[in-house]
Amino acid sequence: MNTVLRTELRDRIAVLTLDRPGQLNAIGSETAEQLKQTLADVRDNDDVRALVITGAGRAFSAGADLGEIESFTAPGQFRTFVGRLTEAFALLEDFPKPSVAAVHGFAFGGGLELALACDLRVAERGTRLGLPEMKLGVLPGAGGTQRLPRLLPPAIARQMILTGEPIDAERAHALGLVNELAEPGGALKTAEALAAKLTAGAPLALAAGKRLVDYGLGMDLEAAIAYERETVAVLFSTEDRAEGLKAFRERRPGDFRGV
Ligand SMILES: CCCCCCCCCCCCC/C=C/C(=O)SCCNC(=O)CCNC(=O)[C@H](O)C(C)(C)COP(=O)(O)OP(=O)(O)OC[C@H]1O[C@@H](n2cnc3c(N)ncnc32)[C@H](O)[C@@H]1OP(=O)(O)O
Repeated sequence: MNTVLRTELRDRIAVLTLDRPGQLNAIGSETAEQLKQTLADVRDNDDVRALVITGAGRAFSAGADLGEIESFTAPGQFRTFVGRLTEAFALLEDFPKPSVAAVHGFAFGGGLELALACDLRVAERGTRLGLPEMKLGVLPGAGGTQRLPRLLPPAIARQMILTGEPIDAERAHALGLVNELAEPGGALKTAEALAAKLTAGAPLALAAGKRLVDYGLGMDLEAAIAYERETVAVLFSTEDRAEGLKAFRERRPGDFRGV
């Protein structure tokens, strides 16, 4: 199998690089399978506290691999393909360690859908982010019609999906889809700096914080607050909670072990 997703571990961050620059990091079945395998590999690695996902070459990703899609001869192949992408992106979204997408050039279609499955997004000025599937006669099929309206004002998400027109990173940042803007060439460095802040957190609290925000958005407020209360009560009994207070008294960063 070709390596289409490279992984480097540095400073408690796993940097995943989409590595098909000749095809603008188009995302195919191989990419989905390698993303799933990489997540399985780093899940129980305590030396990895956060993920950064970036793209080699001049783009983050131009989307699902149109070459692979054009090779399909039966609708079932298409459904399997979309299933592979949606499964991989769901694993990333539910992953117990936070992820940051470092976006530059283009994040189109499945490429933007991958970035939407990350917890946070950094984009270089001038980057274009869009869901152009409407121009191909179809719709986003890897979560875009559902995740984008949860991250952008629904009217803006609707316009992007129905026109297939992208927005630039500056507007995406102003609207809250992009957490931090980077200067040209600076997306990865900015994303790693943001990820470094995440690695300072307590692993159990990071995982619980992701779940509370993600699941709570779909819950009744009263039930979600009860969920938050129970989660915090469990965290109170962890060694990391004791370490956090001890570190505060000793005026030093917490050394959290995930227990
Ligand atoms: C025919 C199939 C119909 C169905 C369509 C897809 C249905 C999908 C259903 C659901 C699947 C899961 C959900 C995701 C869906 C998608 O992501 S669909 C794809 C969405 N993306 C796009 O439509 C973007 C396509 N690319 C472009 O518009 C342009 O490449 C660009 C990004 C604007 C950059 O243009 P430019 O700088 O001029 O570079 P190019 O010369 O066009 O491209 C450079 C090389 O990269 C190859 N490439 C680009 N995009 C893809 C891609 N998505 N898949 C595969 N390869 C891609 C391009 O072919 C060039 O390669 P060479 O020709 O070998 O140089």
